[in-house]
Amino acid sequence: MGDNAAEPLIAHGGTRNGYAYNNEEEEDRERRGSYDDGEDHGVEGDVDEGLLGTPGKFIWVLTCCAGLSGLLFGYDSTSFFALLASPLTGILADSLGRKPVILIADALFVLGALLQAFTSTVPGMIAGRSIVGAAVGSASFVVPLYIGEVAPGPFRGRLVVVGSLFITGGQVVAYIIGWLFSMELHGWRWMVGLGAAPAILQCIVMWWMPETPRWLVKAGKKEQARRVLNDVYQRGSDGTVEQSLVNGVLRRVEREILEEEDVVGGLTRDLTKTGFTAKVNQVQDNFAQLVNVGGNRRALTIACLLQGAQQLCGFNSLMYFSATIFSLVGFRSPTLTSLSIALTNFIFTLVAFHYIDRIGRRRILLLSVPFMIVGLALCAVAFVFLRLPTEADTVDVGAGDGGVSVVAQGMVWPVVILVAMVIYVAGYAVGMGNVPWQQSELFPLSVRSLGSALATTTNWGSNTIVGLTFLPMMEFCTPTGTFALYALVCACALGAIWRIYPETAGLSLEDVGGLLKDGWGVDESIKRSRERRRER
Ligand SMILES: O[C@H]1[C@H](O)[C@@H](O)[C@H](O)[C@@H](O)[C@H]1O
Repeated sequence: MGDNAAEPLIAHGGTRNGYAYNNEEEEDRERRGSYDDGEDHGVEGDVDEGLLGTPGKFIWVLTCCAGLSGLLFGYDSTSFFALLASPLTGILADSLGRKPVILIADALFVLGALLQAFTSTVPGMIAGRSIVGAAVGSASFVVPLYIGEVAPGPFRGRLVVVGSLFITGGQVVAYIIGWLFSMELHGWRWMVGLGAAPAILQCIVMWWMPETPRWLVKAGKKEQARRVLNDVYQRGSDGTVEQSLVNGVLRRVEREILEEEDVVGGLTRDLTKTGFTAKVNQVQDNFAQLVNVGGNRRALTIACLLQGAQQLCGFNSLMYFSATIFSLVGFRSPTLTSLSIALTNFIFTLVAFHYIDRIGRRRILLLSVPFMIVGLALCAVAFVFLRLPTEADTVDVGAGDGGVSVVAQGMVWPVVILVAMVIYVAGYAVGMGNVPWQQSELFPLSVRSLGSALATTTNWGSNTIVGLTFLPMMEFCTPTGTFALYALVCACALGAIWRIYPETAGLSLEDVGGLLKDGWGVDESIKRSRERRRER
């Protein structure tokens, strides 16, 4: 831990449990705005990040450097090991910081990709896949957390969606590369080996990127946090820094830490303590705080629910098996038809990027999930009218992409299925595909990393279930039953979102944490978010 660790967080206050506290005199002076040290201390409500107008160059560069991991998420999907890795790295991101976990994930990506490319044995291949899976699990939770903790409130939504753009873009690239290399015998070695390239690039660029200011304050490194915030809140080409914003954010984070202390009754979470037992105790404290404190438990419930719904709605069965489905219903070029699914996903994630901070996370979900239900229902109906090939009536027209098994029947229902899937994917990409990754904003700082990691575990767990059950379900429940079940999952998710998902757009990270303290806070959140957005 750095030498600033013991520095009081608020210069005029005392200390409690290792953190500085803001005494009454300080609060009073803040209220009256009567400091005479020349620094802009401001008061709680005056931090209007909308002053910034647009995100600065620094934050864009940082977001893109961090988002690079998303390319690998799309490129390599290995859900089971991702599921094991996320809780572990959730703990690491608290003790080491967010940035080191991104670098650890990169190292794992490179190792796993190269192992797969060079191995000639099955165990070698399995080990390579598992390592890449662990890397995906770590990166998938820490990247949105990292971006979310640096981003100014008004742009947090869209900056986090940049991560999803890298993921969905990576999936498009993976389809194209897979298709090109499938024509060559040793192509697969290049394909898996190429996974190392973005990770190496990210390792290099992340070197220049800072730790998040929130983690730095929590670790007692306030001056470093101030320097990062100076970069984040730089305005215009002359490099003017909005000092009131920098001070306001620092104060809000400190206040949040103190409030959390009060809630847990002085539970010590001193990051400077070392030693295995101390670390284990911290993790236990953190976990207890996550599940015992009402607001944290509610945040965890919402985050896990959304991540579970994102996967159990069956989207990745399209990602994994769309070529199989399209060939089954009679398309002559299933790989290209599948590419249209991946492209739709990418293009509509761009729509989310544009709207997520403007119309809000809750509203974007409530508007888009009905499209998913319509798409799935249409698919379920179309399969009723479609006669799928059996061994007896299949006309085998050769192997490969151009030579699929087709049944002599009209193309109307297959086209209806394609259109229905595009509607479903578009609805998914606008809301369900990316809003769950905004999860870290729901948690207060003390449990943000662990909470996000557990929600990510729910995502990969559900992803594994869908991957394992899709084909058996298609066989035993029929395609109609399968798609109807996914539609039902979406309908349940829609109801739950309506009841418990708060509107977080435009609010600062610290405000969102406070919303869930006394209940689901849906009405209050809608009101506050609307006010915040109207102010701009
Ligand atoms: O946010 C991503 C994205 O929507 C991907 O397309 C999907 O494959 C992932 O499972 C999901 O987590």
